Amino acid sequence: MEKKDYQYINHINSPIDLKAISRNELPAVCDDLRQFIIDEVSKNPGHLGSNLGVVELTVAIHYVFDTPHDRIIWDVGHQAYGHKILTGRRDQFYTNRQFKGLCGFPTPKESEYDSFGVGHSSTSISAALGMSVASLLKEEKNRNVVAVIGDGAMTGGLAFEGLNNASVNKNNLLIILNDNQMAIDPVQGGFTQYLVDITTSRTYNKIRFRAANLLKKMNIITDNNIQRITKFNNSVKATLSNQNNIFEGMNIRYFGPVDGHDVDGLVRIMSEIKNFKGPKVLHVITKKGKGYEPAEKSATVWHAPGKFNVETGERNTCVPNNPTPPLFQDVFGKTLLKLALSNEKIMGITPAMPSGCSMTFMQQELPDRVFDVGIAEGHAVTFSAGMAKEGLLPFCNIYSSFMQRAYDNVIHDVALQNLNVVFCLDRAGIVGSDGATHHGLFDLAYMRCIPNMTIAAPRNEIELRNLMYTAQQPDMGPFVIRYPRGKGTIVDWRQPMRALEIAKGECLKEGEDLAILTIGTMATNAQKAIEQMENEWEISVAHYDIRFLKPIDEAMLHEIGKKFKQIVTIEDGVIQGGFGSAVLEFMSEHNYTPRLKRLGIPDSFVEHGTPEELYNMLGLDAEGIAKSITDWIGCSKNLKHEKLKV
Ligand SMILES: Cc1ncc(C[n+]2csc(CCOP(=O)(O)OP(=O)(O)O)c2C)c(N)n1
Ligand SMILES: CC(=O)[C@@H](O)[C@H](O)COP(=O)(O)O
Ligand SMILES: [Mg+2]
Repeated sequence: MEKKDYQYINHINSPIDLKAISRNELPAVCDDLRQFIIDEVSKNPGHLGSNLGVVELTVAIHYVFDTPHDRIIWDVGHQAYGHKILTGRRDQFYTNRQFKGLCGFPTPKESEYDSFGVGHSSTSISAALGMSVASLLKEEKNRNVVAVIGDGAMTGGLAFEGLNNASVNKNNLLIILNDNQMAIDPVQGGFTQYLVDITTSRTYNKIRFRAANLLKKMNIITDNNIQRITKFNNSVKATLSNQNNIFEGMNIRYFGPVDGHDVDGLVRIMSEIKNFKGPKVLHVITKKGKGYEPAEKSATVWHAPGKFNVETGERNTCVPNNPTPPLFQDVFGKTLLKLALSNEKIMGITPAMPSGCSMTFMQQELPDRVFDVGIAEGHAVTFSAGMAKEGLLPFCNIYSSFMQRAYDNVIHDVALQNLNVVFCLDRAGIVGSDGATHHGLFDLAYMRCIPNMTIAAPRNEIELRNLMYTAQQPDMGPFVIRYPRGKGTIVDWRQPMRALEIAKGECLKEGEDLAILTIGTMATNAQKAIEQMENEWEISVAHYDIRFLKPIDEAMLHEIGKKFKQIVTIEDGVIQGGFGSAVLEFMSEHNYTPRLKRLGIPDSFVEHGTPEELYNMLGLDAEGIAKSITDWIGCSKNLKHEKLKV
């Protein structure tokens, strides 16, 4: 890594001591940090816009608060690069999001400065509240707890659950609301409108603020009468402004909005309010991508831009470790639009990921039939259920790992009522650099046990289109289609679509000695492994694509159970309760007694890296599959061409 001399970001392998730097040098610290982040992310892809937007906020927080004693929880955590760089990880930062390198999100395993593990949105207030209440119960006198949450994350219901509870629990939580009017795409919903319209006048806030300090000094305001003062505040505010502030309406003191790029102003207000008792919100206004013009101009694209040229702002969208635009997503988006144009019942639902899942094609052509509901997966599912109850056909696209947030909504609001909702689980399987919080590895297991569900996984883009076409047939009930990021394999995918027979798999290759059963895109790796095995050994391998996990192709499994004594299942999902478990259960319940090996994700979390590195580590690439199988059936390397002991 070439070493530029960033005057202030030059601390080696230790946290920078910001308090040793004079306050009037903090803007220069921010300049250095901002440039360091731009330079690093230009070479090593990651999240850019959100990190540039919180540079001043990050410096001010670490200047005012005594971290790691004071706890800082970054909501989602995609904006915590500055936090990591300032807290001793400057020199490893070039490994960010890489295999065995730094995680792209705060994680306590990595540093004591990372107070809580994040990655999924809207958790910071709840977690911080828990820590603040704990601190008071443990009678820790001087521990501050701070939640930094974006306006996008605030559209998640969990954030409001935390707010609601903060207002009644004894705590001294500080919530810093980073308002940049962006999620990945523009933020949607009434709350963001509220933030825009918030009528708190600066004048009112200054008067109230100075009065509070004066009354505190005169010992008129004490902790136990603060509630009454806050209520008094609210009545004053209510008369001064034509609406009550939602936070103060819940007895959470509100400060702001303040300029989130004025580091000195941020230091001043944080220093003044940090020791105020009770929950408080500091509303800061920032610009996503601040300080780098291409990112300021196009915040969605520069949320995670891939590699780019710092001088020209030109993004490299086709270099090896920055994959070309994911093809499965293009096929989903274009097929959804095609189906919607001929079926007026089809609606598109996305919880704040229209660009990520490529619902943008339908959004542009049929804007009245696409709903970005905010970062609200549970609501997205139950909203879809309501639509389905009224005879519409929602295609609800949710990343597999984010769908975990809406599990009861699927059971209680969709499956129990057997409603026609098509769940498109994007990012299923290993996603890569986002790591453990984002891999879509649990959906086969967590969906399989729910009654009424149809669950399918396409092995390629043509299959994806046919499954989407099948799912829109009448009275299909809840239909799940799970597919990975990218994995483009078929160039001429625009074949005529056809309805597939439910619970019908496909034999891709006949064989005699061994049957390999795959689901979804694991078929590709299996096919390569079979070629390798058959070239190296005198072995005849059959390959079946099960296509439907539920209902499963029982006729096919009977045929396989009767014919084969060696069966291998392969899935890019957890082995516990997944596809292999379904086959194991079937064989046992029908008294077939094959040797059966399940290949998939073991009972542990998978960290970050490229998909190739991770599949290799897991033994799920072609070489790993071939080795696992030949070891299992007793081939030994030095006995080439030996007839297998079968
Ligand atoms: C449960 C969940 N859903 C969706 C996402 C994907 N996601 C990551 S960041 C983001 C937008 C966050 O917006 P905001 O909180 O305003 O932060 P900003 O990027 O503006 O700094 C989304 C939707 C996620 N991480 N977790
Ligand atoms: C931080 C976060 O959760 C999102 O930005 C996520 O990283 C998007 O993943 P994709 O890049 O696969 O859309
Ligand atoms: Mg935002």
